[in-house]
Amino acid sequence: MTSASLPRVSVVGLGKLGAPLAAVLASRGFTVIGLDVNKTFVDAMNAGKMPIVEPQLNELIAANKERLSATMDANEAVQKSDASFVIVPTPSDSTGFFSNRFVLQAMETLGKALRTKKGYHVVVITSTVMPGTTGTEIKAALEAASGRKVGPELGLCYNPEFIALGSVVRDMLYPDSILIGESDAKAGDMLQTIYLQMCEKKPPVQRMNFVNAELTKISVNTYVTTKISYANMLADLCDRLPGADVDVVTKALGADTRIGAKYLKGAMGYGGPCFPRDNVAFAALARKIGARADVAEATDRINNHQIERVSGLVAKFAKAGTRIALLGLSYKPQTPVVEESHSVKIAAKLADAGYIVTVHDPLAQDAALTVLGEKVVGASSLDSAVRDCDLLIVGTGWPEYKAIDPAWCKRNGQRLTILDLWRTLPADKFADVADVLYLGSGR
Ligand SMILES: NC(=O)c1ccc[n+]([C@@H]2O[C@H](COP(=O)([O-])OP(=O)(O)OC[C@H]3O[C@@H](n4cnc5c(N)ncnc54)[C@H](O)[C@@H]3O)[C@@H](O)[C@H]2O)c1
Ligand SMILES: O=c1ccn([C@@H]2O[C@H](COP(=O)(O)OP(=O)(O)O[C@H]3O[C@H](CO)[C@@H](O)[C@H](O)[C@H]3O)[C@@H](O)[C@H]2O)c(=O)[nH]1
Repeated sequence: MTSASLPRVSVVGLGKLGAPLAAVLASRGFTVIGLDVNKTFVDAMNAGKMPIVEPQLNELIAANKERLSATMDANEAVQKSDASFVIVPTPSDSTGFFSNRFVLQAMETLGKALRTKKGYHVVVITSTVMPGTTGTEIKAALEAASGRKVGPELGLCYNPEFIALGSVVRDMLYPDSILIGESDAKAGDMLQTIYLQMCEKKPPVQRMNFVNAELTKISVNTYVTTKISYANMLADLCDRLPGADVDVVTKALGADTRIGAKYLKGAMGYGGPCFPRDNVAFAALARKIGARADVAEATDRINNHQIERVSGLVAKFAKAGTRIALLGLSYKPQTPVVEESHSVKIAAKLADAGYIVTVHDPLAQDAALTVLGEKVVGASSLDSAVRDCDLLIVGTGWPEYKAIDPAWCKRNGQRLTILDLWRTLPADKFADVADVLYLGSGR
C-alpha cells in the first residue's frame, strides 16, 4: 500500500512505548502525529531525538521525519488521523488495580476533538488496563466526550503490546501475534490492516471482545512470571542440595516442548514496570470477583522472597559495617529503568541493616541514587567500587561486568567473596583471588 492509501495514525502518549510505536509506524509508511501533554517530549519528537534509551528509536525517527510530527493540540492530532493509539500511564493504585485516570483524561480530550471531526475514527487503547474497563468506563467516557456512540461512526479497540524494554522496535516489527479486542468488525478490520502493514512478517491476529483481550494481556505476563518464580523455587532448592545446579535442571526442563526454554532462568527474580504489578492486579481482580488466584499470589511471594534470600546469604559472609559494593541497579541489563528493581531493594535492605553500601551501574546509577538517597554511596568508577569493598555483589548481569579485572579483587592475603546473582562473571578467571558464588548452585 502507498502512504496515501494507508490510514493516518495519531499516538497519544509519547513515552517508552508510544514513541517507538510512532517511529515504527512512520518507518512502515504511515503518516503519524504524536500527541503528548509533556512539551519536552513533543519538542523532542519534532527535533528528531527523544530522551528515551531504546535501540533504533532515534535512528528511525530521524530517517522518517517527513511522515512524523508531534503536537500538544488534540484537535490537530484527531483531524490529521483516522486511528488514535492511546498509550498513557496506567499506574497501580493502593488496591493493586491499574488506574485508568490518564486514559480517561485522554478519552475526554480525544472525545472533545472528535465532536468537530467528520468521518470514521478508531480509538485504540494500548495502555494495560484492568479486565472489564474498556467496555465500561473507557467506552462511556469516550461516548460522553465525543457525543457519538461507539458503532458505525466511532470504533473502539483494546490492543496491548507485548514488547520488552531494550527490544521494543524489534518486538513491534516481529511480534508472535497481535491481540485485538474490538467493539465491532469494522474497528477490528482497520486495526488489522494497520498491523499487517506495520509488521515485517505477517503475524497471526487474534480478534475477540474487550474483556477477553484484557484478560489475555495480563494472563500472558502472569503465566510467564510463574515460569520465572518456578525457576527461582528450583534455584532455592539447588542452593541447599550438594551438587545441584539450577542451570542444568532448567535447561533439561526447557527442552520439553510443553514447557519451553524461555523465561526459565533461576536467578534473582523479575522486576520492572510491568511484571511485578501484573500478578498483584490479577490477584486483586480475582479477590474482587470472588475467584481464587493462588498461582499468581505464590508467584509474587516467591519473587519478593528473593530479597530476603540474598540478604540472608550476605549475612552468612559479612557482619554489619562491612563495605559492600553492589554492581548493577537497573531491573535488567541495557536499560536505565529502576522501577521494582531487586538490586535497588537489596541495596536499601543492606544499608538499613548497617552495611556500608557503594553502588554502581553503567546507565541507571543516577536513577537509583534518586530512589536510595543517602543510604548508599554512588561509585565514581567500576574499578574503584571493586577495589574498595570487602564483599562484592553482582546484582544485575550487565555484560560490562565480565571485563572486571581480577587484579582489582586482590586483598592482602584474603580472598574476596563475590555473590554473582545472575552468574555473569566467569568464575575461573577469578580463581586466584576471589570466591565467586552463584545462586542456585549447591555447595
Ligand atoms: N514500557 C513498557 O515496557 C510497556 C509494555 C507494555 C505495556 N505498557 C503499558 O503502556 C502504557 C504506557 O507505558 P509507558 O512505559 O510508555 O509510559 P511512559 O510513562 O513512559 O509514557 C507515557 C506518556 O504519556 C503521556 N501522557 C500522560 N497523560 C497523557 C494524556 N492525557 N494525553 C497525552 N499524553 C499523556 C506522558 O506525558 C508520557 O509521555 C502503560 O499502561 C503500560 O502499562 C508499557
Ligand atoms: O528467565 C528470566 C527472564 C527474565 N527475568 C526477569 O524478568 C524481568 C522482565 O524482563 P523482560 O521481559 O525482558 O522485560 P520487560 O520490558 O519488563 O517486558 C515484560 O513486560 C512487558 C510489559 O507488560 C511486556 O509487554 C513484555 O512482553 C514482558 O516481557 C526482568 O527483571 C528480568 O531480569 C527473569 O528473572 N528470568
